[in-house]
Formats: sequence, C-alpha cells, structure tokens
Amino acid sequence: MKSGVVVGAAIVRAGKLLAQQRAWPADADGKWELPGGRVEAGESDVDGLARECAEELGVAVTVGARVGADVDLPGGKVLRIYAAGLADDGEEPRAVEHRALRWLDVSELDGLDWLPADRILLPDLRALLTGR
Ligand SMILES: Nc1nc2c([nH]c(=O)n2[C@H]2C[C@H](O)[C@@H](COP(=O)(O)OP(=O)(O)OP(=O)(O)O)O2)c(=O)[nH]1
Repeated sequence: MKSGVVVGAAIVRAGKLLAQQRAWPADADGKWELPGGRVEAGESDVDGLARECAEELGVAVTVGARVGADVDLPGGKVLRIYAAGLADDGEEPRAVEHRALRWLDVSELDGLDWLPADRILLPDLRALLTGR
C-alpha cells in the first residue's frame, strides 16, 4: 500500500489561485487539484513541492506557510497544502502533464469540479485569497 504525504501548492499571483485539471487516473480525469504530488523518501515537504511544481508546471516556486490541516486520502496518505508563489512572476506555468491550468479568483473557487480532498480545503483556500 502506498502511504505518506502528498504536498500541494496553493500558488497565488495577483490575487488568483492556480488550479490544474487532472488527465488520469480515469476516476480523476477532468477533476481539479493543486499542483503537487507524493513526497519521496528522504525529501522534505518543501523540496518535494518544488520538484513536483517544476515537473508539472515547468516553473520554480517559493514555498510559504501551511494552509489548512492535513486531509486524509484513501490508502493512508494525507494531503498537505502550502502557500506558494512563482519565483519569477513573469514566467507562465504550463500544463506539462495535465489537461489545463486556470488562475481562479475567489468567486470561481466553488464552481470547479475539485477532487474530494481539495473541496474540504476550499474554506482555507478562500481565506488565503481574501486574507481573512
Ligand atoms: N497533486 C495533488 N494530488 C492530490 C490533490 N488532492 C488529492 O486528493 N490528490 C491525490 C491524488 C493522488 O491520489 C495523490 C497524488 O498523486 P499524484 O499523481 O499527483 O502524485 P505523484 O506524481 O507523486 O504520483 P504517485 O507516485 O502517487 O503515483 O494525491 C491535490 O490537490 N494535488
């Protein structure tokens, strides 16, 4: 069984949150999530997040504070979100492995078809965007 920590980046630029749309597996195809993935053995959360963002988006990120609490995932994993920013605001992230990317303003958060664990974190993501 795969267990461990899945880190996700809540990347904010100019008041908008970056979300990405999965292409796989079949039951997650079309669902939205935050950039990230599993932390590898011997890797810190921050290093894992930076690696996953480079792989998935083709950009460097700076990692800040935790957002919300860990959310349990199937198979004994947890989802752990960190606030993040683009290291270079002028560099545009690309959907390297995903169907699409979107920059969401706070009014658009609820309307997306998120993975279930991400939906639990929406109040925390809203607070991150509004500063409240
Ligand atoms: N990256 C990411 N994964 C999420 C989020 N929410 C959520 O439930 N997950 C789940 C989906 C997957 O079961 C798992 C991470 O899978 P992944 O495919 O992104 O990670 P990975 O590249 O390390 O792949 P793997 O080794 O687990 O196959 O966490 C999220 O916001 N971002």
